[in-house]
Amino acid sequence: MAAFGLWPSPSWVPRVLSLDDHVSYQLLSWARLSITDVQLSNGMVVPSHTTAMVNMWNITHDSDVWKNPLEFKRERFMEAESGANVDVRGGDLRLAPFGAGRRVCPGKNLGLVIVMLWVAKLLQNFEWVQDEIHPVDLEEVLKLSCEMKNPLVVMAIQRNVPF
Ligand code: HEM
Repeated sequence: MAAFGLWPSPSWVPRVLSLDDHVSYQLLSWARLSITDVQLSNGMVVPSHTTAMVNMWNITHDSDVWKNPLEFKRERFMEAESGANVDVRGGDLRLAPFGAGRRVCPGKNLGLVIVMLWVAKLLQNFEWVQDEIHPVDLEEVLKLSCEMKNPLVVMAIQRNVPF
């Protein structure tokens, strides 16, 4: 299956998960079903009819790929700050929020512009002030997706511009 061949590091090679693997702590992202036996470069064979899931959490927290992966650091994506130039549309498996390959999300461009528009509108129309009692806490918890462990509490003060 093509998706296996694309994974660049042996530590990401899929394996059979057991209950001891604490799967709930790992974000298993998009899935693929092998339609034939697939021989991996490390000698493992993925049998036909295996559902394999990409462990996107592991990839995005791999220190071989990302410098200080546990740090919240927006500059890591800015070329001007010597950050990585990542194609999030599926062309770069270091970060593939929309999946990759022939089943990549067909709504990815719509998703990207809508999220950018929402964020821009929220910043344009409100000043965001953190709550002194509940300061911003970037600790994460993995549920269906990666969520804030402690929900964000902020004051949104309307700016003097039409929404
Ligand atoms: C930020 C927004 C979005 C994210 C993060 C996202 C993420 C994803 C991911 C990870 C997949 C699985 C891809 C794969 O298996 O390789 C997917 C599939 C899909 N997405 Fe999205 N998506 C988003 C927005 C949208 C929008 C706006 C639409 C439609 C208007 C959409 C429609 C679909 C469809 C139909 C599939 C299934 C594609 C297939 O299996 O062939 N998505 N999406």
